Amino acid sequence: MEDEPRLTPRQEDGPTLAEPEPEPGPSLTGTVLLDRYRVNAKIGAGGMGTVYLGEHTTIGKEFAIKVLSNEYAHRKDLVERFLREARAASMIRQQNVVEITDYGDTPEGSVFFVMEFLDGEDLGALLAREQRVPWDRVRHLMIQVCRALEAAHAAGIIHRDMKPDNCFRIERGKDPDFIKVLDFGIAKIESGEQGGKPLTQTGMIFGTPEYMSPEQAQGDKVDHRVDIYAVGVIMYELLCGRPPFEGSTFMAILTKHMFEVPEAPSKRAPDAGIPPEAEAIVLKAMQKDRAYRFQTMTEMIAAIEAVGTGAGAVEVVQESIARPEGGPTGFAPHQVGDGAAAVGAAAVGAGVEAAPTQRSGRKLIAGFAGLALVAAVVGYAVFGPNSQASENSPSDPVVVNEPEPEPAPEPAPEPEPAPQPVASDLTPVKLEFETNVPAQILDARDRAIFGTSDAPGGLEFELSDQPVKLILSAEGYEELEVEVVPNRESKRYQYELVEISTKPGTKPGKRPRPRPSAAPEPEPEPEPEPAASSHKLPTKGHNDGDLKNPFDN
Ligand SMILES: Nc1ncnc2c1ncn2[C@@H]1O[C@H](COP(=O)(O)OP(=O)(O)OP(=O)(O)O)[C@@H](O)[C@H]1O
Repeated sequence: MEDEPRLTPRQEDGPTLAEPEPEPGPSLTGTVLLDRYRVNAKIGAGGMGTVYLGEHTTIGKEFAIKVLSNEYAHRKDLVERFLREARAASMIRQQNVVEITDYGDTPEGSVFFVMEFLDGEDLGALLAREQRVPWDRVRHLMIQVCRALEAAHAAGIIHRDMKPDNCFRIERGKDPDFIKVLDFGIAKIESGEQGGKPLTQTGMIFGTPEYMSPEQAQGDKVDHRVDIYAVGVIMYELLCGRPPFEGSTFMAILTKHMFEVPEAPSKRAPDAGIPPEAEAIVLKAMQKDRAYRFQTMTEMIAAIEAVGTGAGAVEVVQESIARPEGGPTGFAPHQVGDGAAAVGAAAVGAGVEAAPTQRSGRKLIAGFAGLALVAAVVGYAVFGPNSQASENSPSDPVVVNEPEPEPAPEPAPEPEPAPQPVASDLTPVKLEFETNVPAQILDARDRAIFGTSDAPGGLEFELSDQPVKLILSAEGYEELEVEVVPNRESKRYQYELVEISTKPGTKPGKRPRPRPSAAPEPEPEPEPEPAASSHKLPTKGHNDGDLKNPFDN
């Protein structure tokens, strides 16, 4: 039986336990939902809502309660997407998948679902603390992740947003590394229909760029092998300490997923003692052509289990990833797909890489960047008159028309300029940040990194009148929370960070990660624009379901 969880929101630095933080703003804390779940404390917040620690009023058992933000409660599509997370997870029923047990409406008219409370940390936090993880431990962690996904795939569910932050490590019995996979918020239910409506549309770009397969990056039709690719990336990151492909823009990262061969883990981390068989597993899972990857999670589990048994390494196909001088039409959509041996190339000009070691991780722009990449690479007018993208607001999920088959590419003699997406409300703008010390610019909601203040030319944001809350962070300086309004090109913001001489808990080299607790209290803001409160919604999912009851299996 699982150990009784303690009342302990997690902290950024790991599974250290602490009293719940006081919660800023309106809160559900203290209320009782469905006459049976008392909301005790806020655990953390994500793009769509807030997760609370709750307790069943009769039996006293603790639960995590995820509540959709009130501001999205009137959006039917977002309510559906939110409940789809509950439905997808509850359909799987496997011990390594977070258990969802109930759902309902809040007194304010929003929705919530109830899940098992996980007292532990996600693998992002583990990595941030340990820097990298030895193979034996990776093996144990990843077999469980694979088993969770094996069960999901068997139930016809593709996760599509696998990353360390969605793999939770808890203590169960004698196992301190028991895994729970969560966040099925953009899962695709492959049965194809829920309530008569198809749940997904092809041509959508979503996910988190560091873990995104080439076919996802180009908006191609995806299948369960995107999860296999993402698990390969997670394994790579755990073993080496950093993901294989990084960049300061989504475009840069996605382009690498499509066109760059990952550096061998043993080369990236020569002193990590990575067994050659483990390295082959990582590289096989990450093959550009999904036909060369493990075809099922079951196969991948078998390969992981076989490491060290003398079974030999799995085969990794040397893919030909040409980068001819050709223009943007040099990439044909069918080239990353079943049986395609060569990945075409393109002059994907956009996406300046200012600081290749940073994690971008911001899903809001991922949709746009991926879209732009599709536009640039595939060379289609993705914002044509029939495109839904042209009608959507900037905060809507980005939907592009599915690319039509294109003839195989000929290396073009003359490089062509990449076509520019034309939808004005999806145009990126650059904001410049002038700070007294080089600072990281983080998303205040989840601490995902936008870039650094010294990025040449500034940082790219999606054009919008809505303020975006940011945190400026520099080693040895107080964090500064500010708001910017990316409503026009080349705005410049100046900030002064205040030095701290002795700040306990500041760890050199620690990577910012989404953290469970609330953002720091806002400090006085030098932001010149008028403040506003709304946050934008990450574009990692879309309205593609018609879910009323997540437990109506
Ligand atoms: N069942 C759970 N038990 C304990 N903590 C949880 C549970 N589910 C989520 N959390 C934590 O609550 C916080 C917010 O979770 P949530 O899923 O809303 O955000 P996210 O995954 O960071 O964002 P997004 O939904 O935009 O991907 C995260 O730190 C997450 O680890």
